[in-house]
Amino acid sequence: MTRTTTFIGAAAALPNLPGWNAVDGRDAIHKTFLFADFNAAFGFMTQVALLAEKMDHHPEWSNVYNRVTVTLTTHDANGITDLDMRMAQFMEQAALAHGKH
Ligand SMILES: C[C@H](O)[C@H](O)[C@H]1CNC2=NC(N)=NC(=O)C2=N1
Repeated sequence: MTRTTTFIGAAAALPNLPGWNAVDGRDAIHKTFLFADFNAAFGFMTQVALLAEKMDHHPEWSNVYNRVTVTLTTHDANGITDLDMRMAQFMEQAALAHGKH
């Protein structure tokens, strides 16, 4: 699929994303979100999943009870693009709405 994205790169993106870190060995960003319990964590994931489908842009993530670990990158671009920035910012809002710790 062809789509218009703007390459940003992790180094340029991270100053605008508090709590996110660079990933070793690839142009990607990472964050661990902690919630009160599984319900809150899965509610967060559900909200993000709906956006991911709408954007056709999907996080690499995993969940253990109240913890959701996320890596974002744009596979088609081999690095961080505007799609990852939008996804990360949405995740921040969604995490607040689901009472992240
Ligand atoms: C065919 C499909 O549109 C692509 O594979 C999409 C799906 N979701 C995606 N998600 C992410 N994170 N990066 C991509 O390059 C990507 N590409």
